[in-house]
Amino acid sequence: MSQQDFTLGQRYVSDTEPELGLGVVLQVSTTTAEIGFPAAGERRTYSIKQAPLSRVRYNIGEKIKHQDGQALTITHVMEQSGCLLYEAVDADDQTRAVPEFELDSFVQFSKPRERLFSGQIDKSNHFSLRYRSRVLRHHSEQRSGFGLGGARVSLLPHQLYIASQVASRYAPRVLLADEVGLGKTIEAGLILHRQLLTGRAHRALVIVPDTLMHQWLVEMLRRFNLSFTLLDEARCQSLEGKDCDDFVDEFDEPEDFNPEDIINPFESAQLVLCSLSFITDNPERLEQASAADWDLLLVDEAHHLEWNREQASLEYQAIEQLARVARGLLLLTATPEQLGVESHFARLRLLDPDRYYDLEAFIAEQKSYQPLSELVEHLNSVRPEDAEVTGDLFDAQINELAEYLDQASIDRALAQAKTQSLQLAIDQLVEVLLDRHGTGRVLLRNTRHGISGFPERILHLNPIELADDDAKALGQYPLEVQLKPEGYWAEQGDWWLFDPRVEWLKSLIKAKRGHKILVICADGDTAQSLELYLRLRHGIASTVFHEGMNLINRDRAAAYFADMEEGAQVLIASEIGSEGRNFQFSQDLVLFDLPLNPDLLEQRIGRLDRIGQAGSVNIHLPVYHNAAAPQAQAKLADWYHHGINAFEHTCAIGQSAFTAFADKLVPLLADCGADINPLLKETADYAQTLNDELQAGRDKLLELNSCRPGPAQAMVDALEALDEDDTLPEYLMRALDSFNVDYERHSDISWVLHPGEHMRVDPYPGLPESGLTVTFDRDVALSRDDMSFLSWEHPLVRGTLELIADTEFGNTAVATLKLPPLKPGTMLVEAVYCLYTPAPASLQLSRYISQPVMRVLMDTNGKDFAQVLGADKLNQILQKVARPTAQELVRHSREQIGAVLDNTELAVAPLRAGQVAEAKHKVSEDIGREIERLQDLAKVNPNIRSEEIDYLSDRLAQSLEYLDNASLKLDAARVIVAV
Ligand SMILES: Nc1ncnc2c1ncn2[C@@H]1O[C@H](COP(=O)(O)OP(=O)(O)OP(=O)(O)O)[C@@H](O)[C@H]1O
Repeated sequence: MSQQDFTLGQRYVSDTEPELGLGVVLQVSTTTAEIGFPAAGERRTYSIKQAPLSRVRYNIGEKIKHQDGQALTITHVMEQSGCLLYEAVDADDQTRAVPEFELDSFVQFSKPRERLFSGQIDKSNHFSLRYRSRVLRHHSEQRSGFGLGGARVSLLPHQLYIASQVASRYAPRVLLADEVGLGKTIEAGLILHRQLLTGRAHRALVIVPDTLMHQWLVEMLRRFNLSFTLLDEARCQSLEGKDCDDFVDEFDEPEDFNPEDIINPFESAQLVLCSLSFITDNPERLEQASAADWDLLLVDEAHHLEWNREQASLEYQAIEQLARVARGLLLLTATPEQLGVESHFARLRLLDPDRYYDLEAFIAEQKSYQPLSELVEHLNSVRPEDAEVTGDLFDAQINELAEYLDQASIDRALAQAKTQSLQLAIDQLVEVLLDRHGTGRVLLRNTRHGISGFPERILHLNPIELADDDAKALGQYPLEVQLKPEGYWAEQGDWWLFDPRVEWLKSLIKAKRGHKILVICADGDTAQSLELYLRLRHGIASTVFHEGMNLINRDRAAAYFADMEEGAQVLIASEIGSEGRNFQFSQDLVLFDLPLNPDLLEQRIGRLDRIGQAGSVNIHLPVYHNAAAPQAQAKLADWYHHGINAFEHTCAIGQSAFTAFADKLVPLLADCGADINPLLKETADYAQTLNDELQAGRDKLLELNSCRPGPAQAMVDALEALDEDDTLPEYLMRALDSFNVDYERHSDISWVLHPGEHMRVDPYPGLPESGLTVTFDRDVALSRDDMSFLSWEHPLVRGTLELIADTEFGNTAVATLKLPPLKPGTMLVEAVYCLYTPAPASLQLSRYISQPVMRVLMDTNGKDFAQVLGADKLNQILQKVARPTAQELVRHSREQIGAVLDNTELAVAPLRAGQVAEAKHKVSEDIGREIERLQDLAKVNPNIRSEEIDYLSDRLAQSLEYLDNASLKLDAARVIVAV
């Protein structure tokens, strides 16, 4: 600022460090002034010539605070020896004299009016950026795909549909049961991401098998920018301070001990990840986890939660305990019936104990879906393609509908079909039917049947001739040994030297040089000895993966296998070790043995047959062959292949078929020599019937409910259009420039960002000290792990929007304008108002406010130019003004500016009522419709939880109340003078 006459006791505010509060002149020399900032406990010495300080001078009518805390209103201002003496009145109208040095120092000039009049004037382009940030943030949060588009994933309709359906619910409780490898982890991540971004959830606990901890940690960070805290015993102890030597001493004295001093490690972070065994092996940790507050509990590979009428497994009990306290629950499993229908039912009961209380009723209900599915099919078949067509439904359809819907709903649909659109009426009828009947709300399952682009699965059966003696001898062993015959060979010495499968495997690996091969066997011990032998004896680049290894070593092994240049050719994994893992870069799977469980078989094949698999999946299966004594492995392979076709296709009926035929199958397998052919025929017929039934009944309904192609594709289209839009790079460039963040543009779609030397804030949100390489292109992000995918949902972008819109950045400015119709000297004030609704984020009230940012551009006569001179157009023609000139200008025209600002407030005030009324109407319609729907549904479908309805009613009441309290606040003011 220009040179001032500093006098002891005068009050100033720092232009560059306004957060120091009100400063007071402590010492003045001929060249410098020392200013104390009592609120911050700081002192600064400035050169008198160039001090970045603004004199604080209050006017009559303004509110001030005395240092003793008393609030006052100024009635008179006098100047004595260079210092101001205010005369002011308190709330009781008592007059008091306040010398300026007695003013409260804790004043923060953050409101635009205060900042403007105390000389805190920002750059004009920062004002523009602020306005734009507010508008863009509003647009981004209003999009229906908000929270789904920012993840580093391909936009797949079936995943987006499920995620948007589930994430829009309050505290969703669902079983995500897509077939193996269709992306349940991604769906869960999308749901969590959307719930977090929209404020519906804040805290989440993810529980996974040991083997998947690291994969989840990495996937959540890499794909969703969600940073989880991984809890194991060591980490918990460290959080509790138990790893410090002094811990014991600290609590030596009983009187020192206060239970509240104990930290609950599960409360140390918002997003926590731990393994299932961690909480089942440590009851006190389970208690701590249950004592913490969770909006969402996610359990991966939930088929491990075994339950039957006699006994619930430890795993089931632990999750049951947590499921009672967590509001939302997502269970993930591709094979919900792997442990039988009882466990499946029990898991549904975890989700909704009121609905699933009777196993028998549940089993009966499962069978009754066919007529409903037929009706839905029937309606879809008469649905015209053209939305313009109106007409009647046939009597037959109306009669069928009457079985499921009340007369009022049917009449509504008939009227709509006749007057509006037959297509629309049928769409809505189908939606209501799916909504009201079936397990649709709790169980969501996409199958490969409904999704294209999956690889072919090719079975390569490799008969291995077994000597008669061995064949007969092996046939005498229990079935378990026959299916895992290394136990038999072990009796002769090192089993791998005798078992002919090993020699076969070695040859296959050599023949497939250059191809990655995943070998899965049942036991960890078998995996280890096999790998050791192949690596040490035959120089095969291999690695091993089993449940006995610690997490780090498992992840190392998986990474070594995944390394395309120098990695292992072969990974030998045990059953448990390989579950849930992503190995789709390999096209060759060796089943070293066969599990006696179709779902386990599907889990094995699913390691390769997953989204992202670019080639065909070759399944290599060695089976002992001996014509005289047919072997168990060979018979089981036949049953899987010819009985239920489980190798070459995912097999939805595998578990049911196994349950139905286990009594016949198991003795036949065990009996060396018994003929399996009649059972193959019987199983195949059964499988055919069951598949047909499922396709017509439950599975069809599930499929229709889990992905409605039209809306799902519309979501993809909208998100793709957003990806194409170049508003984000253009906006970000301006923002980064304004904050002095360094960036280099590699190309239009990828940049390298670095913290700049003179950044306005340090650290910059979402920008690591080491910098960040970013891309705006989804495809590039998908193929380049080293680049961050920048979208409106990325922490750096959201952080930038917050940094600008939630601080005083750019909330005051002065500029000049040359526009011939305006006479030089004409003054305009551009005022931006925001409809401010201080409500919890979870209510998402901004979604209902169509125009929360209002802009007025007013001259001293009260004429508003906002329409004629839009924000963008105005920004292009404004000229910047040097700060001292701007401060001078504001000082001189303070009264005039104040009066125009008052007028802008009067001009926008009536808009508040309109905005609030519109928002209240929308929120009542939106939530009211949902309440009505749920109440309707509850009459026919016990899937609806009463808390869901209560929650919505409460949410509606709260939303209306908060909207009533919404107020318009001046967000930024710019003074513009025509020249
Ligand atoms: N939308 C997507 N974009 C990119 N990759 C995806 C997408 N969906 C899934 N994938 C990839 O496909 C693989 C399978 O996904 P995911 O692990 O989520 O499947 P899953 O259904 O949980 O599998 P499993 O049944 O084995 O547990 C993973 O490698 C995942 O990263």
